[in-house]
Amino acid sequence: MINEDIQYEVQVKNAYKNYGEKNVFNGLNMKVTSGSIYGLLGPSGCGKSTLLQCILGKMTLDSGTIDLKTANSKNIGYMPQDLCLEELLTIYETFEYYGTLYRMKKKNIESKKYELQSFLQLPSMDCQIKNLSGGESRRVSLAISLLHDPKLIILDEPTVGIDPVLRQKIWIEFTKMVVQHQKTVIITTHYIEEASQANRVGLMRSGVIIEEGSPQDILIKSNTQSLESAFLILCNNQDKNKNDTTKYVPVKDVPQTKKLAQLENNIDFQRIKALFKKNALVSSRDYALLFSLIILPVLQSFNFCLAIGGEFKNMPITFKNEEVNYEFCQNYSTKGCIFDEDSNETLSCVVLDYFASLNYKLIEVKDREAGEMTMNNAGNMAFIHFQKNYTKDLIKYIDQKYDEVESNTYIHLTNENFLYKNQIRADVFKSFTHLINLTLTKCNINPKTMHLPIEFHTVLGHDVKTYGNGIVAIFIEMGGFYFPSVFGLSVMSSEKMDGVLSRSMFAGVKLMELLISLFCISTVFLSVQIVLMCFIIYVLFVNPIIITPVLFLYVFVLVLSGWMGFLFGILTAVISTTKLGGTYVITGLSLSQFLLSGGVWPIEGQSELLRIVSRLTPMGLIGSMMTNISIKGWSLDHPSIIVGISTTLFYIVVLVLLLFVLGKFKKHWWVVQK
Ligand SMILES: Nc1ncnc2c1ncn2[C@@H]1O[C@H](COP(=O)(O)OP(=O)(O)OP(=O)(O)O)[C@@H](O)[C@H]1O
Repeated sequence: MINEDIQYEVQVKNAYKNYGEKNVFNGLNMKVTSGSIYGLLGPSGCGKSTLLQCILGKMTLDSGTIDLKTANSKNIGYMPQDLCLEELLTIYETFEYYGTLYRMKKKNIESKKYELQSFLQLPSMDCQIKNLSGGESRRVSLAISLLHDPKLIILDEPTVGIDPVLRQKIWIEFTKMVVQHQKTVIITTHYIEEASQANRVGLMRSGVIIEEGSPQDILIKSNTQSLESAFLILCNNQDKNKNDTTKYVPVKDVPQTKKLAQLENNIDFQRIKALFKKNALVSSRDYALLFSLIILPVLQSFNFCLAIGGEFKNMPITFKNEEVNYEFCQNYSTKGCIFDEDSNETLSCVVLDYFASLNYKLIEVKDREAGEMTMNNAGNMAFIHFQKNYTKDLIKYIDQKYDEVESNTYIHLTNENFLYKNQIRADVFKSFTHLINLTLTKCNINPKTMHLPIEFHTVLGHDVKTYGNGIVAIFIEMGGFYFPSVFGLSVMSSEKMDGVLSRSMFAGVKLMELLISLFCISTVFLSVQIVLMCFIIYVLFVNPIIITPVLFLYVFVLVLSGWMGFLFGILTAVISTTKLGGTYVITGLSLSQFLLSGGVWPIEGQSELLRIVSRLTPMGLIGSMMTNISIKGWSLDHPSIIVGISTTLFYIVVLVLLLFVLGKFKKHWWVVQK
């Protein structure tokens, strides 16, 4: 007989759902009476959690309908099977966060806190969730689902890991809630016997509810003493009458489930504030993240300034001077003019003295053969051989009697490192210039007469003295892009993979609100990072920068780069299926960008096609803009700065649009439903 007066809180009719070729529901029907406890039982993997998620609207049916009496998600409390809580928050902060999302007043949160703490025997409210035992954290999760006093409470295995005494207490409390406050509770559990305290149980197997009714009715019907035995009997009966329910059934009907109304559809400042507070607390307690965002940029700045672009010092150079031995050279100084009759100079000593002053480590060898052998020694960069007539021949050369010059100075260089070789070559030429300047000045002859008729004038970047000075802006830009992308990836991946976002969204959070809150925190970290890096690089290590009124442009493009990095990190988190996968993508792409950006080797040295790509990478584009602003003093009146800023803004718009489209059409990429 059908009782027309029964009010159903949840009614599932003829539900079908497939995961690929696998039918999880095969025409499933379920009725949950208002003001009752419904125990959903079934073997592991039969689809209980999937059914709860379909009831909550987190997943859709392929066919069939689900009617909910409760129209608003505000009136539903849900405890997922996984924890889905921020492990770095304390219990109280978690209460505060969800309480704020549910628009509870502070004093309500306080009173609920005491009530739930005593009912669920929660540990101290100041404990961080990560320090709780498995059972304790599940009780906190249960408390969160009851916090806002919902009418319909849906709990996925709430009593796992909880001792029998407390389990009993929880069931008594549920019964009280149902009787005194007309709540409806749906519970899945593996402890079949505890479900005997429910008003109604549903036994789920092979995609259908094989029996539904009060525990007493089921026991009577199966003529047995325990629900467990009843379940076994019902399973056997189902197997006997099997009409191959496990076979894949393609779905024809369109689902008709009514969507639960969300708390509000508008962006809400209160929720953004709650998200900001929660994520700021979590980030400030995540020491690995703090290390990456604050300490690492500082360390890298020191590393850069101390390690990149300096002159190579203390490089060993062997030599053989056939004119005199080195001891003689150490006390040597030039006396008069080399063209004087009585001149007795040893100019090889001037060259050696000059090399010593440039911080080369000079090592004398016994002969030329031994010197050439030293080229095989690890670390030995050059061997210089001065012939016996070095000074005499040099004087003839300076006197422009080129035909009479009989011997050369031999310099053997190692080619293992191009930069070492270039430095030694440049220093050899410098030593020669020094020698000529010194000797001709002593003879009252203008040294310019011996020099090539070329003069070099530096027009821009007077203060750039080392290679590092020239690429420092690219290095800062690299940090400006990379570290915010690490933040975006790390925080968004945790929200997504740990199910925190899924739980927050059920409490009303919108993706846009989460992004705004993360964007604000990222900007705070970015500002700290910029200040620290610029202080170390430009103040402590005095790298050159032109202080002009348009220097704000430098900071502006750096901030744009940070925002781009942040959006890129978020995008990577959205499209990645694991946290580690996302980390590989960010690190790999950032490294590639750095290689192409001109920070390792100038872009001009690349092939023509690659040059186009390199100039368009964020690090290449913004790095070169920052170099031009800081070293050449370019401002907005320079076309390349306008093009650079416009392209950067274009990238940011593209990233925002991409995220928007993914948020609209690929929501399941953002949120792993738990
Ligand atoms: N996203 C998914 N893609 C493919 N298959 C899935 C997915 N989620 C669940 N399944 C499969 O659907 C079936 C039902 O899963 P569900 O988690 O609903 O079972 P359950 O009854 O809650 O299990 P348990 O009691 O162990 O938690 C399982 O066989 C599972 O492997």
